[in-house]
Amino acid sequence: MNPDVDSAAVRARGLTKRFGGNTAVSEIDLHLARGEMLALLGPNGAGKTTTVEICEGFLRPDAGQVRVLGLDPVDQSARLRPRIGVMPQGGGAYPGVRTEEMLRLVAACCAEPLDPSWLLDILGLDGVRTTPYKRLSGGQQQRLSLACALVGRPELVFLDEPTAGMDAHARNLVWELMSALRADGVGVLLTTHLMDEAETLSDRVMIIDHGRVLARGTPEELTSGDEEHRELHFRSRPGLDLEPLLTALPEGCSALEVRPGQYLVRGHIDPQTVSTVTAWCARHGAMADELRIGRRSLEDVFLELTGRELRA
Ligand SMILES: Nc1ncnc2c1ncn2[C@@H]1O[C@H](COP(=O)(O)OP(=O)(O)OP(=O)(O)O)[C@@H](O)[C@H]1O
Repeated sequence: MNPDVDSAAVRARGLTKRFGGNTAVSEIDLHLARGEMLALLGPNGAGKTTTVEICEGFLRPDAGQVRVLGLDPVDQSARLRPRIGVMPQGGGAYPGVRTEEMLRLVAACCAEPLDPSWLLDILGLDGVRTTPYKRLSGGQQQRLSLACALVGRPELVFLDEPTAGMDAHARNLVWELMSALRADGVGVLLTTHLMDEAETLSDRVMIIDHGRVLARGTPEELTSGDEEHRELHFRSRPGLDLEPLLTALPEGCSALEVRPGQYLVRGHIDPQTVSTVTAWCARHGAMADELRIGRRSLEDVFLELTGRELRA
């Protein structure tokens, strides 16, 4: 593969990585175009970080091939490193280093760095320029880590749970920046546990578990369903008797009061089903408020594929 003509940001085939007897990643294929954002989703221990660390060149796969910007991330790391940005999980810096000092240190290693002052400003870190790393809040440490990943004008960034622990303001700010990066043609490989982050920002999503890919596609492709996979939501008086409704609904439908006064019908939702639900409400002298028919959310798809039990 000629690095100058390879248009992919990341191209991987059959990636496999074992730690002792544990297969963390098994035959994963991955393709990320330049200027595209791909979200890797999976429960704890699914193999997301291992996959990303292979692409970053920090781990060598036991089997499979990976090219990042057309280069082998381990054997050609010296050529690759200046062209990528890495924001690892949990950041990491010398505890005594000050915010601006840290960013300038990283910038000094880059050929054509962005202006550190500008980056600190747009990431809302202007007021903590001289604060030591250990005194920054978790969200500020995350933003500094993001600034360090971006200061070298990377063609591709790896963001491992970039908004974990951030408040809503900081998260929105980072989301805007991530969208701007993508619009500027920067490839983004994102790992996240936040379904709304993946659904709103990414072009494509890959759901992995036990080291294997369970599903891939655009958020729309993964969440759009036929009539069998729609949901009907409405609000009404709490405690309505669902038994007669269940009997009247087509086979395979479920009806739940998910919270007091909030009802959810799942299954075959067609005009007849809607009419059955509203007739049932009328029989109870109840109003079906805020009646809404929609697709499954990405979270529903994720939980369906990976199960609902808590992982260690
Ligand atoms: N350096 C390592 N040595 C041994 N086992 C490891 C190592 N790194 C990861 N693993 C194991 O590989 C599996 C996948 O871990 P990985 O960190 O890739 O998952 P993840 O999807 O990123 O999880 P999380 O969402 O919790 O960050 C887990 O079983 C983990 O315990």
